[in-house]
Amino acid sequence: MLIPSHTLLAPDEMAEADRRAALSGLSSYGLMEQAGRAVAAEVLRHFPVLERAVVLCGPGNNGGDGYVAARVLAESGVPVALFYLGDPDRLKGDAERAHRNCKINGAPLSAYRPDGGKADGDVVIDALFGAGLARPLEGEVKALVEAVNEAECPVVAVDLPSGIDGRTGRVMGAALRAQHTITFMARKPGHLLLPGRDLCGHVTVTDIGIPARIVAACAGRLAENGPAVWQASLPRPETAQHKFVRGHLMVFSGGPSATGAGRLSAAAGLRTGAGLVTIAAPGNALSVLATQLTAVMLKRIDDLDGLEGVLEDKRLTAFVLGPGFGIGERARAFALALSGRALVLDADGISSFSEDPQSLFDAFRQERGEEQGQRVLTPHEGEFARLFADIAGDRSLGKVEKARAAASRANAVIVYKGADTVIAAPDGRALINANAPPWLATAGSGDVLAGIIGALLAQKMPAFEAAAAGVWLHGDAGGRLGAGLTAEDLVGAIGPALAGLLAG
Ligand SMILES: NC(=O)C1=CN([C@@H]2O[C@H](COP(=O)(O)OP(=O)(O)OC[C@H]3O[C@@H](n4cnc5c(N)ncnc54)[C@H](O)[C@@H]3O)[C@@H](O)[C@H]2O)[C@@H](O)CC1
Ligand SMILES: [K+]
Repeated sequence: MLIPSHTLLAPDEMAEADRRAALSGLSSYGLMEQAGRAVAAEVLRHFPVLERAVVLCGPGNNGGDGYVAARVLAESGVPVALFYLGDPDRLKGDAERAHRNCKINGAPLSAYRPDGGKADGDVVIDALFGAGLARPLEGEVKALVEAVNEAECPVVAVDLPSGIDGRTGRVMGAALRAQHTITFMARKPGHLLLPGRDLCGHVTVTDIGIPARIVAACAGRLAENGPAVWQASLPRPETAQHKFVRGHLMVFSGGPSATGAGRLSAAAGLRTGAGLVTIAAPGNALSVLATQLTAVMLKRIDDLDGLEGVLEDKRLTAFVLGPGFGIGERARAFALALSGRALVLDADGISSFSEDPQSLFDAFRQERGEEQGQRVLTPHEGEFARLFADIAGDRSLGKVEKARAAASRANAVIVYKGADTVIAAPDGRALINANAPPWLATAGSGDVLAGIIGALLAQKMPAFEAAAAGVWLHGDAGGRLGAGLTAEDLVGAIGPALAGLLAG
């Protein structure tokens, strides 16, 4: 049994895996030896001619890994300088044993003056804190972390760069900026969530011998977003299929001066394989839209009565409401009318509920119709705070926990957007997306994402999988284009991204 590469273990789950490994008869010191040796090997691989390895050892087992690495590096002929935090004579358990076996005379952390910024400077092995970081860095250790960053020494971090919270990816007081991070058995959420991801550099996962079945049993309901999670439910067009079988997506446009966003969503929906896509628009926007559309159809809907008439057509399989729609009573009425259908509520559709989010959640709680539960909310950070002010402001929660709490409250799948988008379902499943290039943050990008997810919903992909696949496809399309991309380019790149997936 292999550990799937999208597995993520929160620090407490990793500790549980460690505990169960020990119970199953594995030596925990043996795991530490494996970890420390792997760190030494990684250092030698990346810095084969290093002048001096500076190993910074903390007061826990992360420090223990550091003592093993220091010993192994010294045995292989590398000059090693060792600096410790706290009194090494007070180390306990495996870390005490690792320290005892390491015959290098160290010095207190305060004695270290980082020597970086040149080819023959120090390579720092950061074994101060890993999974056990419990509070913000302060005092001498904070000052040292800042000095090492300032000196631009190359840093190889053990498990996590010290100062990164493995659960949330947050910087606790200060954090080292690593070139390489070596972690064990599986990555932690903090390797993917920002700013942690940026501070980890290149991450290597090493198998130190905890059986995969134990890791799998300890892993929770969080993973990295990727095809392995949702490939099985991705709609696959078949030759004999009629276009109606591939669903009918309806996208709501704003008024005459706000049709672009809806058009982007609709175009993205068509590219993502919805059999039919219709833009619904108020009468005064029809002539503007008519000159801009070819394959996408157009339908006049002015008010709630008009919408209710259209909703009787059950061949409409999904809806996108929000892009360019305008904030206000009309958006609220439309969203509530659509709350029992497969719906992507985005942008203005979300912001319209900032005064009374509960009215939306109550509507989402009423189950009706066969598409029940197929709702996706796609807030960016500002919109998230408008709907879930208390959750957004809770400093004890990381982005994953915030998205989960929001999904549970709203009874909808939440796509909490950003460079580290988190997708969460009301039942607790959650994914962190990491394939989005920075240039994806461009005008209209969110409209394209809403259309992609809408099209997947229209093809009957379940909401959580549709949202996750949509976010991934959007990132993949962006990655194919590179710097300077526009939202229109993104629409064009959906085809190749989808083709890549279907071929895989
Ligand atoms: N879980 C596993 O299966 C394995 C874990 N290993 C290592 O063990 C590490 C976890 O070890 P621990 O749980 O001992 O935790 P750490 O070694 O990460 O840190 C805990 C120690 O740091 C202190 N501390 C926490 N925050 C501090 C702060 N802000 N300022 C000053 N002191 C602070 C704590 O009081 C405690 O003494 C992992 O990151 C990994 O490197 C490896 O040895 C291999 C096996
Ligand atoms: K570390």
